Amino acid sequence: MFVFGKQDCARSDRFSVEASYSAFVGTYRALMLYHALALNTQRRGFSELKWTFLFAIEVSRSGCSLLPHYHYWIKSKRIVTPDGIISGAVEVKGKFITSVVTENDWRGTSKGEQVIDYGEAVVMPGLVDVHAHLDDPGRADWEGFPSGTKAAAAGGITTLIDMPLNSFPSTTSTESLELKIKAAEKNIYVDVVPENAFNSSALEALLEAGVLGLKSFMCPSGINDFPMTNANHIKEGLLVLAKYRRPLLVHAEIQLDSESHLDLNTEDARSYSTYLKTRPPAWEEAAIRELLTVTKDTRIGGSAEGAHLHIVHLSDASSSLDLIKEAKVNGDSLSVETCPHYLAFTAEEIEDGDTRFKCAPPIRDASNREKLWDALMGGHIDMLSSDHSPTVPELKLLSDGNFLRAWGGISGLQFVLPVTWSYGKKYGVTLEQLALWWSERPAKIAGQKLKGAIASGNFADIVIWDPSAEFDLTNEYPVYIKHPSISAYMGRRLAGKVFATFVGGNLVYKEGKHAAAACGVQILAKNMNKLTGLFIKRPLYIFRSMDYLSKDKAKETKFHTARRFVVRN
Ligand SMILES: NC(=O)NC(NC(N)=O)C(=O)[O-]
Ligand SMILES: [Zn+2]
Ligand SMILES: [Zn+2]
Repeated sequence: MFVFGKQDCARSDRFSVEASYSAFVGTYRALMLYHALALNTQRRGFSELKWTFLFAIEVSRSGCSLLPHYHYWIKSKRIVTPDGIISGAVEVKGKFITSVVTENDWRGTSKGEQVIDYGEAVVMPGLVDVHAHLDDPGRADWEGFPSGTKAAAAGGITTLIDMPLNSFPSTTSTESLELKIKAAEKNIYVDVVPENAFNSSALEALLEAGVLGLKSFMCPSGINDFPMTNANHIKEGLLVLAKYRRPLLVHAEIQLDSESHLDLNTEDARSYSTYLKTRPPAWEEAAIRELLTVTKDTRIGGSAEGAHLHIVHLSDASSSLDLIKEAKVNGDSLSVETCPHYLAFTAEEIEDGDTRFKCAPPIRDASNREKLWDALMGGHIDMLSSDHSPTVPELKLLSDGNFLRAWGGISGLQFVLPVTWSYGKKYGVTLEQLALWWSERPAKIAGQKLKGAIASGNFADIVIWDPSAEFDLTNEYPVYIKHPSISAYMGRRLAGKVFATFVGGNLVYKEGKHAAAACGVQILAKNMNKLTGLFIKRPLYIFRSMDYLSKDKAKETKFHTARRFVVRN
């Protein structure tokens, strides 16, 4: 077990590291083979048409894509780019975007190039979900890589960071990382990240093995082999992370004895308000207050300069958020996410016994939800994540309805885009904001410079969707998560239908159909060069601070591309 500093005897402490698995192992292989073929044919004076033909054969054999074209254009009247929404076309060659042009500048196609015209449908960068639990290996009956990444693809998510828990074992060592890598091989339809360690050398070993970040809990995680950390451990951990310039993701709740005032024997365990009382906002506030005693080390000139701390799934939009704002102003390298379920639902509407809505921290009241929207729209919450944390229906205790004993976690990976859009409409959410919260900023946290924006040179990770298409999440709706019955979103009417999802140029999902093969590439720091096919001289930095993304500067920085992104150090 990894212990930062002295072990607090009351708490056994552990860090989790998040490695970045990326999508599409098979795609990568197919492309390499194609590149080899292309090189040969080029030498022999073959035309692009013939390359395209060879590529088509290879792609249809590999089953990685529903579209057997090497060189194609995606046309639309609404392409969300870092420079605004344009009517035009995105050129894709192999796994990269090679140009983005407005309608006026488009010269049409030459021989061998294909055009897919999506008309009015929105073309947006694929979503990067920085927080999902796919539970593989060990608890694949809860979700697993195949169904989880199929659901991601169907929801327009092209890269996801897989949490080091609730797989079994938790990803806490290079050995367990190997198990995770094996489990994901040929089983992922989108990109992923995991990790954890027992001591500082194990932590470093994991970072050396290529994990792209760490994760820790400041309260019990509900998973026995994933114990919690306190601020001392986090302080030590940040020092190690600073060397690698990788982030720490923290579940910020500290167990206070507030529930000791509650007599859980007399309270109704089926009542949502009972559960709410057991995890008050003060838990989040206390954790964040402690965290901020160490995030000051991440400031320029601080002992942990280069490390970055990211607070996951913020629910309390009052005191906790005020503390975060203040720390950002002070120069701490700090960012925060919230999740669609906190933006969509309110405590008032959760019926007693409906444990589909149980998660931690809990969904709070309507006034808190309003404040969360204000903070998101105002630039104080940096990004969104799914925190997809499913289990088997038996552990959700759906028939019993006991909120105190049911598994905590919302299941909704496939629906995050339509949920954000549907519930955000009344607040005036724009397509550019969706791209910022779901793609651009998460790509930076994940250290993915060539993802998160529709820009020339980036991976062709793209979602095509129709914001006006409405649908009902009935039992007939094609849902790919393993246990739709536990999803809090079932039964809702949503707007924003995903038509197609491209990952690295492969059409992996189209209108209810997935590519035959799971061709996801696992992204680890050590294989990022392979992934891009480029030689990256400098390590992939995370940005030093996200404070420049706050309200004042949001406008000017809103559309800076992954390419133009420079680390402030
Ligand atoms: N073990 C978990 O997956 N926990 C998760 N559960 C939630 N959010 O209810 C989490 O992210 O904390
Ligand atoms: Zn959590
Ligand atoms: Zn989580």
